[in-house]
Amino acid sequence: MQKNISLEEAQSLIFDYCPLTEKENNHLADTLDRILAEDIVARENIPPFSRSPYDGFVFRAEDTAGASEANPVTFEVIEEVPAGYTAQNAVSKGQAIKILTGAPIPEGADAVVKFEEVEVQGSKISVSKAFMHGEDIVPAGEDIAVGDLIAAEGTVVTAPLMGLMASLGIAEVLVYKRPKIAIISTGDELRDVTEPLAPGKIRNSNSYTLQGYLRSLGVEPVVMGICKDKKEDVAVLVEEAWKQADLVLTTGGVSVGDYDVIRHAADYLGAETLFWKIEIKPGSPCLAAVKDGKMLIGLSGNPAAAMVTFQLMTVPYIKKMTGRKDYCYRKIEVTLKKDFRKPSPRRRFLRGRMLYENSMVIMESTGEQGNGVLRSMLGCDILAEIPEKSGPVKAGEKLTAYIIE
Ligand SMILES: Nc1nc2c(c(=O)[nH]1)N[C@H]1C(S)=C(S)[C@@H](COP(=O)(O)OP(=O)(O)OC[C@H]3O[C@@H](n4cnc5c(N)ncnc54)[C@H](O)[C@@H]3O)O[C@H]1N2
Ligand code: MOO
Repeated sequence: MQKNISLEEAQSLIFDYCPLTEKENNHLADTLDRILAEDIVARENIPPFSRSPYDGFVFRAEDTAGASEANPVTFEVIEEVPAGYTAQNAVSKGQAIKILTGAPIPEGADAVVKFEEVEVQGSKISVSKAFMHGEDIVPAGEDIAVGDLIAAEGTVVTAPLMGLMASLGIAEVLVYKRPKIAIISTGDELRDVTEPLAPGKIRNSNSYTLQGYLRSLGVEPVVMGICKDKKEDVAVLVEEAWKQADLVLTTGGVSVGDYDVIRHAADYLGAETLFWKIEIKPGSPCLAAVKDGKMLIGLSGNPAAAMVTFQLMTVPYIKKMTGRKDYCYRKIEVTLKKDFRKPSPRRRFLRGRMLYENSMVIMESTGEQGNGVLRSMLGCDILAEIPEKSGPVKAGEKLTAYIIE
C-alpha cells in the first residue's frame, strides 16, 4: 500500500482498475447527456439536395450576362415549387421557376433571386443584374457531407447533436449504460434527515451531496445507508454494495482515529488497498481498495473535504467509467479576488466561483474554507490550486483553477 501520494499518482493507480460500462441502444429522444458508445458518421448529406435559401425565382446564371438596371433580362416563369416538392420541368434558356425557401433547385437552374429584387409582369419577370453560377444556392451537404465524423465515441450527447442525429435519420443510438455507484455513510454520530437528532448526533449530509453529484454525472446512485464505525459492519455492507454497484463510495472513518475503520474493513475483506491519504488540503484522508475487479473509494467524513476529493480524484474516474473521453477536468488561469491569508505548507485547493470582470476571469471565494464547511461548495464551480510550501496569496495573484461540474 502506498501512503501520502500525490493526487495524480492516486488517479493513475485507480485508473488502472477502471471498468468500462456496458453498452445499450437508446431511442434518440432519450440520449441527452448520455455518452456515445459509437462514432456518429454521416450516411447522408444535410441538406440532402441543393436548395433555395429564399422565396424567389431560379434560372440559369449565364442568361443574366450583361444584365443591368438599364438593360434588364426577362424570363418566362414556367411553374412554382414550394418546399417539400420537386419541379416538374428542367429550366432552359430564358426560363425561370418560382421557388419557395427550402425547395430543391430544379435541374438546369444555378442561381436564385429574391422576390423583392425582380419586376413581375404576368408570367414574366425581369432581372436587372448579372448572376454568378451557384449564386445564393445552398449546396447539398453544406451542413454535413456523407462520411463526415459528427461525434466520436465517448462524446457526451448534447441538444444540437440530437438534432444532427435526427437530421441524419439516426433514431437508435448506441450509448454506454449508466453505471451504478453505491454510497455508504459511516459514523456512529450520523442520523438520516428523516430521523430526529439526539445529543452528539449530526445529520448525514454526505450521502445527499454525493447522490446529487452522481446524478449530475449521469450515474445511478445506490444508497446503502448509514453504517456504524465497526469494521465487520462496514465490511458486510461494502460486500453487499459491490454486488449491487460498479463502484462503492464511503464517507468517514479514513483518518487515523480509533474509530477510523475503513482501512481495517478493507483488510478484513481481503481487498488490496492501493493507497491511503493523498497530499492535498482539504481532503487528504482517503483510500482506494480493490477486490475481484471492484473498487472501494473511501472519502473523508468532513463534508467539504469529502467533496473536494470527490471532485478532484473520483469524478475523473467516474467519467472514465461512463465511457467519456474527456474525463480529465479542464483547467483555467484565474485571478484571486481577495487575499487568502493562510500559508499553504501542503498543496491546497480553494473553493470558489468564476466571475468575469475587467476582461479577466476572477476567482471569488465561496466563503469560509474549513474542511467541514459544506456551504463553501454552494455555487462552487472551480477549485483553485495553491502549490505546496506557499505563503499567503494576495488579491490579484494568478492561480490555476480546476473546473468542476
Ligand atoms: N490525529 C489526527 N486527526 C485527524 C487528522 C489527522 O491527520 N490526525 N486529519 C483530520 C482531517 S484533515 C480530516 S479531513 C478528518 C477526516 O476524518 P475522517 O475522514 O476519518 O472522517 P470522520 O472522522 O469520520 O468525520 C470527520 C467529520 O465529518 C463528520 N461527518 C462524517 N460523516 C458525515 C456525513 N455523512 N455527513 C455529515 N458529516 C459527516 C463527522 O461527524 C466529523 O465531524 O480527520 C481529522 N482528524
Ligand atoms: O483532509 Mo482534511 O480535510 O485535510 O482538512
